Amino acid sequence: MSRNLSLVGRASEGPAVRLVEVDKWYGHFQVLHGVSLDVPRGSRVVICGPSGSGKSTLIRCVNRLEAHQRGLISVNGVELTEQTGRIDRIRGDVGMVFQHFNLFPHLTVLENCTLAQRWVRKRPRQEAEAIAMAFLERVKIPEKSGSYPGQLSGGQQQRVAIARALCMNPSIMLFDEPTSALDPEMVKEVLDTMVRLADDGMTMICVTHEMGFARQVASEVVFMDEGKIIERNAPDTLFSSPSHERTKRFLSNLLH
Ligand SMILES: Nc1ncnc2c1ncn2[C@@H]1O[C@H](COP(=O)(O)OP(=O)(O)OP(=O)(O)O)[C@@H](O)[C@H]1O
Repeated sequence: MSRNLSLVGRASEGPAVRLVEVDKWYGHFQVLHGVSLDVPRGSRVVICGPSGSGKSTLIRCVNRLEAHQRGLISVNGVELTEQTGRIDRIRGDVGMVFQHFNLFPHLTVLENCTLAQRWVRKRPRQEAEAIAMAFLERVKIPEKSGSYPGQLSGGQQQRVAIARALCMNPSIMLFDEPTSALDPEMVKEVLDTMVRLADDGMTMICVTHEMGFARQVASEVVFMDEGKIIERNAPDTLFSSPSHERTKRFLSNLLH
């Protein structure tokens, strides 16, 4: 595999992502309460929990789409602060895939996958296109490189969004409910792509309620409620014997 296509996290000391006692407010509303979490390099952490429990906010804080107000967040050993230079560096290290794909509708699939490479990574067009095609092949959709997002199914658009993120060579991938906007028949193709990424050793934090996926790839499942991490464990342990009553109720609705 060439250097540009490497998916394995870069070497540095400590966990890929660390949160220590993180608090976040939206105005007067406290959305995260003392959240602490270590995500080791190469691990796959699945975050689940009821609507409004702060799952999206937590991962949006990791790539600084949202700012936290108290506590510490570090990515690859670099603390997230107000200093823009550091934040740019972190954005480059962290890829994000959203529920609603967020592709540019007026650009082709190939252009969607080369835009940030050219403007942020300053790669020449030919190199950016070669990298984009390699990742479109990896997500099994190279034949759509000339299509516009509106001509693709939801599952295909989400696979393009994953390829687009990978083109930036992130060492960590964040997924925010990547399958929840998809028709059921398209969920599998996206989950299969994510399973392959996990098999390649990518560090992943996934907000999802796809418990089959969690069981298959997660190193740890984290259960959140009301802005707190209520409990966390290996998927089989958490699913078979949740220790908290709220986790029990949530999982029994989800798994049955
Ligand atoms: N930009 C914002 N301004 C104010 N409040 C917000 C904002 N974003 C989220 N919230 C509130 O913060 C809380 C947590 O939202 P968040 O989206 O992180 O939860 P979630 O667990 O991801 O929910 P869901 O599963 O429904 O996506 C909710 O009460 C939400 O209404």
